[in-house]
Amino acid sequence: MTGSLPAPRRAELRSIRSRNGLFLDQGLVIHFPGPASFTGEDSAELHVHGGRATVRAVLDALAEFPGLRAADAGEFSRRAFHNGKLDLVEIEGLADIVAAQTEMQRRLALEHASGGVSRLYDDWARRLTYARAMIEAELDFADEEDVPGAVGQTVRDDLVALGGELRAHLAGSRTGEIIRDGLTVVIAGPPNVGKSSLINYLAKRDVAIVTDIPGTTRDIVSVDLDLDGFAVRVLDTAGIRETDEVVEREGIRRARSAMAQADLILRLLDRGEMPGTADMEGAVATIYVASKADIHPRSDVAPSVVSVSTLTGDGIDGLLERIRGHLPQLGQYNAFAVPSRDRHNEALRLTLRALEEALSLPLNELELQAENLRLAANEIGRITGRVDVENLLDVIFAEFCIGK
Ligand SMILES: Nc1nc2c(c(=O)[nH]1)N(C=O)[C@@H](CNc1ccc(C(=O)N[C@@H](CCC(=O)O)C(=O)O)cc1)CN2
Ligand SMILES: Nc1nc2c(ncn2[C@@H]2O[C@H](COP(=O)(O)OP(=O)(O)OP(=O)(O)O)[C@@H](O)[C@H]2O)c(=O)[nH]1
Ligand SMILES: [Mg+2]
Repeated sequence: MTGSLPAPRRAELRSIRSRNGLFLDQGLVIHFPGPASFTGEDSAELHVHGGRATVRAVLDALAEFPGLRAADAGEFSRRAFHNGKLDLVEIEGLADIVAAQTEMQRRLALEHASGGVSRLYDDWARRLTYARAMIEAELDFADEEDVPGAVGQTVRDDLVALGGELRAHLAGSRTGEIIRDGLTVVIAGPPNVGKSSLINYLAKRDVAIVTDIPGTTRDIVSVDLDLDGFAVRVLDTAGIRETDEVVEREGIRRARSAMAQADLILRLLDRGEMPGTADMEGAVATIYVASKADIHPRSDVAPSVVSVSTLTGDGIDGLLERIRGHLPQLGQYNAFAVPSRDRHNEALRLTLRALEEALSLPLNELELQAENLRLAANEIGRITGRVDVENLLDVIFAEFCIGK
C-alpha cells in the first residue's frame, strides 16, 4: 500500500522502500503533523531494524528525496526553540536528561526540562515588568512627592520580596553545580601511602597501577562513582615529594593542579605524619586519612582522622560517610529548583544587582528605577531565551548530539 499517510500520531507497520521502489525494511512509521510535534513542524519517524547497514540504506534512500538532508547536532531542539515549543532552560534540561548518569542528575534535569524552573523565571520577569509599568505610570503624574503612595509601597514590597527569592534561589547554585557536574574528590599525599590502592578499592576494579615502589603513579587516574545518587568523580594523583625525575615532576605538577580544583581532598598521611603540615592545606575541604591500618595502626592522630585499610576494608564505610557530609543536603522544599549552569548564575546575579540598584535609588528617581527594573527583567529573560540571545544559541545547541 503506497500513498496513504499513517493516521496522525499512531504507529503503523509499513514497508519502507527507496524512491525507486526497492524494499528496504519493514518498520513502524509515525506521522506528527505540525504544530503538534516536538519541533512544531510536520515530522515523521521511521522505526527500522537497528543494524548499521539497514540504517545506512534507509538514510541513503531518504537522501535521494529532494530537499531531505541529515539534521545538524541539536537541530531538532533548535527548531523547537524557534517555534516556541521549548525555552532555553527546558532545552538545557533536555540535554542534561540525555547526559544524566545518576538519580540526582536525572531529577535536576527533569525539573528544568519540564518547565518548573522556567515558570519561576517567567514569574519573576512578569513581576519586574509589572513594577516598572507602575513606576512609569507614576512618572506621568510627576508631583515631586518623596513618599510612595499606597500603590508605590505595594510595588516596593513585592520587589523587596523578589530580591529575597532571588537570593534564596542563588544560594542553591552550588547544589545545582555539584549535582550536575559531580563532586570532585582528589586523593593526594606522599608517595607509597596507598592512594592508588584506595581508588581501586572505591572503584571496585584495578583502574590504577599499584606497586611497592614510591613514585608509581604519574598520570591522573579518574573514576566516576555514584554515591547515594550523586555523581562523585575520584582522582588518583602522583605522590608528592622532591624529585629531579622529569616524568615524576610533571605528575606532581598535575597532582597539585588537581588539588587546587578539587571540591574535596582525601589527604592520605604517611607513617607518623600529622594533619595540616603541608602546603596548600586548608585551601580546600580536606579529610585526613591514615592508611594501611592493618599494618600501621595509629593511636596518635586526632579523632577527625579516618583510619582505613584497603587490604581488609576496615574504615572504608566511615570514609564514605565523611564524603557524604560534603554532598548537598536536599532537605528543603523542591531542592531541584536550583540554577544548574554558570550561565544562569551570572544572569541571576545581574538581575539581583539591577533590582537592588532600583530599590536603593531615591524615591523620586522614578526614571532610573524603571531603567534598572528593565535591565533586571531583561537578564531574567535571557535565561529562558525570551529576549535577545541569538549570540548564545550556538553555544547552547552545540551540547547536543545528532538527532536531538
Ligand atoms: N518516538 C519518540 N520517542 C521519544 C521522543 C521522540 O521524539 N520520538 N522524544 C524526543 O524528545 C521524547 C518524547 N518527547 C516528545 C515531546 C513532544 C512530542 C510532541 O509530539 N509534542 C506535541 C504534542 C503533545 C501532546 O500530544 O501532548 C506538542 O508539543 O505539540 C513528542 C515527543 C522521548 N521519546
Ligand atoms: N598492608 C597494606 N598495604 C597497602 C595498603 N594500601 C596500599 N598498600 C601497599 O602499599 C604499597 C603502595 O601502594 P599504592 O597504592 O601504589 O601507593 P600510592 O600512594 O599510590 O603510591 P604512589 O603512586 O607511588 O604515590 C603497595 O605495595 C600496596 O600494596 C593497605 O591498606 N594495607
Ligand atoms: Mg599511586
